[in-house]
Amino acid sequence: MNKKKLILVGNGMAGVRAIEEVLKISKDEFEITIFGSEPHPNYNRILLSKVLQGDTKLSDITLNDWDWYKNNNITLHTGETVTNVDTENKRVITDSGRVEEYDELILATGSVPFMLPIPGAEKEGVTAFRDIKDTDIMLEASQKYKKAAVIGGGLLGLEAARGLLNLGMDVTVIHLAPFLMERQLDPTAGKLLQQELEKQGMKFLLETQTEQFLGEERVAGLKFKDGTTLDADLVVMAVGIKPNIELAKASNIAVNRGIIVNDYLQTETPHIYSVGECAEHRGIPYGLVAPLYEQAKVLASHLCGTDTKPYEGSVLSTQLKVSGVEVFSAGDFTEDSDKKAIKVFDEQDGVYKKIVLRGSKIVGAVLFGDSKEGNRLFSMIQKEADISDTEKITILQPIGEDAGVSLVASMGADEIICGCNGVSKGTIVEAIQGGCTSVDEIKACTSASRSCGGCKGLVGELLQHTLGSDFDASQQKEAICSCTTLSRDEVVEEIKAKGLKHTREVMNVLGWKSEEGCSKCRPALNYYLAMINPIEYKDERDSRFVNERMHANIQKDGTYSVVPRMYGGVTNANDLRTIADVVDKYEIPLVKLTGGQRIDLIGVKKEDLPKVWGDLDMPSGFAYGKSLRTVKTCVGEQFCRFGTQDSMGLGIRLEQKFEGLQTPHKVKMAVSACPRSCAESGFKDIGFIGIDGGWEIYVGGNGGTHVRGGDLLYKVQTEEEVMEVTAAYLQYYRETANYLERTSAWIDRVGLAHVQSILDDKQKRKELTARMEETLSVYKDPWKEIVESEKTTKELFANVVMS
Ligand SMILES: Cc1cc2nc3c(=O)[nH]c(=O)nc-3n(C[C@H](O)[C@H](O)[C@H](O)COP(=O)(O)OP(=O)(O)OC[C@H]3O[C@@H](n4cnc5c(N)ncnc54)[C@H](O)[C@@H]3O)c2cc1C
Ligand SMILES: NC(=O)c1ccc[n+]([C@@H]2O[C@H](COP(=O)([O-])OP(=O)(O)OC[C@H]3O[C@@H](n4cnc5c(N)ncnc54)[C@H](O)[C@@H]3O)[C@@H](O)[C@H]2O)c1
Ligand code: SF4
Ligand code: FES
Repeated sequence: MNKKKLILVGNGMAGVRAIEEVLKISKDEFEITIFGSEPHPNYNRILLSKVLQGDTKLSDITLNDWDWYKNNNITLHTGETVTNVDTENKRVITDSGRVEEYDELILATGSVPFMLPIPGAEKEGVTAFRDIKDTDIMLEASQKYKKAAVIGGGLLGLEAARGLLNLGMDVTVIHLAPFLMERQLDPTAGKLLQQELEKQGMKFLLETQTEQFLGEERVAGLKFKDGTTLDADLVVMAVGIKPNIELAKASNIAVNRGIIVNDYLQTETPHIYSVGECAEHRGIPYGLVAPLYEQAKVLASHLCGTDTKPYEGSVLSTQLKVSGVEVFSAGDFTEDSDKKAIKVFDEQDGVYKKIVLRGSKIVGAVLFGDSKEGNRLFSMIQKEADISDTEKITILQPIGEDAGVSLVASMGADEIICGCNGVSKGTIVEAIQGGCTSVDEIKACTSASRSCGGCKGLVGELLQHTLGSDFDASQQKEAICSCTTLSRDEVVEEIKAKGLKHTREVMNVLGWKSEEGCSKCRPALNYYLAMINPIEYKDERDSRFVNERMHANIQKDGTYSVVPRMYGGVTNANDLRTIADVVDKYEIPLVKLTGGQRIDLIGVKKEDLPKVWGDLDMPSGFAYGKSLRTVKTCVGEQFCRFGTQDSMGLGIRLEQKFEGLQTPHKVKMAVSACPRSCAESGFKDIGFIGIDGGWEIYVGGNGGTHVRGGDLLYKVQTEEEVMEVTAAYLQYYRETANYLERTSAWIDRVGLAHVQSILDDKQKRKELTARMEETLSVYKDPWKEIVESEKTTKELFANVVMS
């Protein structure tokens, strides 16, 4: 039988999902051809925000790689735009002149960003935020420029602004409405959101209309309607999107705001369908993936002739992807004479919750500061659940926590866990009972967590809850990079089992897809190999990131910064004199105190590095490394009247013991001699607080982008116990964390109780400390090693003459 020819125009999230759904029903019914204007295989557009915010790499957001198309016999034409559909002869024509016939055609051309039609919008440095190209423009601009303006305080604008802040830019959001995200929030939630984002460093100009882009070739600023101006060397326009109907219009396919479709996604032209943001269903073009994926499913069933319910429209829910901010909104949350709201507002903790009822039916909700109940409320809204008077009172209380059970445990089987993909708790439980044992396997099996990733935590909890004692946190599988399908744990196990000794050997033996590996796996393998074989493994310098290769942090202008070790933040006149002499001799332009209580010499020329290290004759402070950075201390009992312990003494001892230790990511410690915690022990990877008769040990704290207070691991009595617990804890982190996973993320993933159960086991603790001792026994100061080795100096610093 001849296969029917199915053409998809638009290689994006909705169109390719429709093809995936078709393939699930029938692998052989169609000969499939896909055209995409972008030069990439289908990628997760949603995660561009996470790429900009530094949480994900561009290389990690591919949804369907080139092999997927090949393996499914799909002909893919990337970088090729369909310019016309000849509906009479049933063929499409592309910008390269290609002509292809179809039996069935899907238009999934997505949206185009709305660009304000005001003078100067074409200037260099003005960009939308829609695709990889736009993301690259922003990433590049942040390297050279400082001031960014984002026009539009909606979901996209705020996620862009957070990303640009993370990239070190000074960011102002210009917004037309009197409060942020006015399409998703009410004024109270909008204002709370603004306050939170202001705390994070974002600036806002509300009720402000942009009238002109200033500057010559490149944008230099904005002029507003009230005559005021703002300097900006990068402007991101995020003022909404419009369905991309250009092709449909040019081909006489009926359009309104979007391409008009019925409940089976059929356009008004026979054999032509439309799905995704370009489609207008019952007057609505949707702009979030959940409804688009529902459409894709119905379309696929219809195309394959299987029974399907019609697509009848969707209720929407949204969540902002900005770390440290919990915002949720769903359904119709506006208040009018027809609807009534119940609100809870805890001003002290910044938590605001509102549900909106029509009669006794729940139709909308807004949550700020605590969105854990979002899924439950969304399910109720979708069902227009009827709630009684008693339920009204408790509806905004977290049911799970009050009853002492986890939230997932309290959810019903039909409640949705993954909003983007419409996956219920029941479906995930079935997948787990069918053999899935990790979040990644559940993703592959049910699509839950495959889009925005916001439900990953809940999926993990459900996994833990369903598997009970069979759950193994360390077994959560995620491939370490796109060069392999193996997870970190599998790679580590294989290295141990096969006795692999070099990164190339690992790649070769474990069947890496790319011979050279990539910038993600090479440093990771180098770390895992050293962690497993601390004595024999010879560090592969070329596999390291530039700062670690050079043992100094590269600066914007190509010079380096040098931070000598200063144990416990304590120094003396001799060391300060030496530093001063080095600064003079090498004309180092800036000397700066760091937050970790040390001295940073900034602006050292590359060729001066070994000479500066030699003259300083101080150990490396590893300010560049994935290793122990600093141990910050307060003055403690020797000088402070509140001190109950010797914080400086313990800090120095810890730093001397663990200096140079290679860890999956940087590790910072702090020691305070009383609960006032002047050294900020609560926000360090490991923090120690002196109490009467001992020490409290806090772990998993972080004061960076993802602020997290430390969890109390143990209270101990002696310094010896502090040293032992620290060694065992750090070694367990070294052995089980993913490379580049901070302790804060690791502890969230594996759980504090799990780590405590390992350290409580005397035998395991002993083994961990023994492996730590072995690792520490081979440490050599890298600066000294380089200075003493003419060969390494030559390799790293060609043309340097040591004198
Ligand atoms: C930064 C960002 C963050 C987002 N975050 C979220 C989120 O958290 N949650 C959420 O639900 N949604 C989010 N969205 C929206 C979500 O990404 C979109 O709803 C989704 O990608 C739409 O899918 P689509 O297939 O309709 O369109 P697209 O993904 O845009 O795909 C359309 C594709 O068709 C191509 N194309 C267009 N015309 C032609 C032609 N004539 N010939 C060939 N190819 C053509 C385009 O180049 C494009 O690649 C976000 C969007 C962005 C930009
Ligand atoms: N987390 C998420 O779910 C997420 C994240 C990013 C993007 N998206 C989706 O991507 C699409 C685009 O997002 P968006 O935020 O651009 O669209 P949007 O329409 O939701 O918001 C645009 C915002 O820009 C403001 N605005 C309009 N004109 C303006 C002007 N001249 N000056 C200043 N402000 C102006 C509007 O008041 C509005 O709040 C939407 O469909 C959105 O749902 C979703
Ligand atoms: S933490 Fe306590 S002991 Fe240390 S300096 Fe502060 S007040 Fe003094
Ligand atoms: S909620 Fe977005 S991927 Fe699950």
